[in-house]
Amino acid sequence: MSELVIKCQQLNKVYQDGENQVAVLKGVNLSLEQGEMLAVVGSSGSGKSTLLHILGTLDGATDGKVEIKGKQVGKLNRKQQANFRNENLGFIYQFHHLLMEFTAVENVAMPLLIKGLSAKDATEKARVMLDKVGLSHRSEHKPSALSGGERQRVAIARALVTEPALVLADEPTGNLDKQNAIKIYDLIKELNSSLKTSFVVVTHDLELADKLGKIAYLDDGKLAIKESQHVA
Ligand SMILES: Nc1ncnc2c1ncn2[C@@H]1O[C@H](COP(=O)(O)OP(=O)(O)OP(=O)(O)O)[C@@H](O)[C@H]1O
Repeated sequence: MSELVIKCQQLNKVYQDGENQVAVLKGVNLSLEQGEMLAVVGSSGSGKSTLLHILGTLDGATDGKVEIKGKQVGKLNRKQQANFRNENLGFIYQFHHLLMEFTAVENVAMPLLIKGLSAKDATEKARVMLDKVGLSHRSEHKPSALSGGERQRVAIARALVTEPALVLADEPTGNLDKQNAIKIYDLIKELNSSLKTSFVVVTHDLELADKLGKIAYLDDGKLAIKESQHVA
């Protein structure tokens, strides 16, 4: 039996907005096996980023259970959560958030240096990862000399270089044209199949969401999960 990388039960999130309470997630249940991919779609304000932040231990649920790789992450203190993130999670955002004064390979090596690897080992692993995203020829370039699609590939390499079990991506192609967006999704699928990394990807693009295998529709605080029609 496959290991569950995500198990959420009766997840609720209520924001206090001045005098008002805003219930964003209302009893969300979600299970994802290691190696599965999930797209999360829903209208603006439906709670997609909120869900992603809770899965990423960057925000807490109001109540309910969140297990990532069998660990109840809501019960960890902040330092333990930071360690848990470093060990198990990778993040990709709409804007690449690369360090502009560092080269591609230095950006990708950064999480490994933070984990305590030597500069030599970190650089070696970063080069291998850049090769996997098809950018070995651009490894010495700084982000300013890369295209939008290339920068996002570097960001993906940086998210994956620590070999996380789960990568959380918030509109990873929101800043790219359609052609580049499709290439990034194809790359995510390729990496998923070779590395068995699970991905949860928030997107507003149903056509791209359809490429990932499973789609979770967030509506009125509830999550409905469907298998994709076609996995291209
Ligand atoms: N810190 C906060 N305090 C109060 N309300 C918040 C807070 N963060 C988010 N919200 C509200 O919670 C709801 C869900 O926000 P969230 O960012 O998760 O939606 P989303 O589906 O990711 O939206 P979008 O597609 O526009 O990025 C929104 O109505 C938002 O205004």
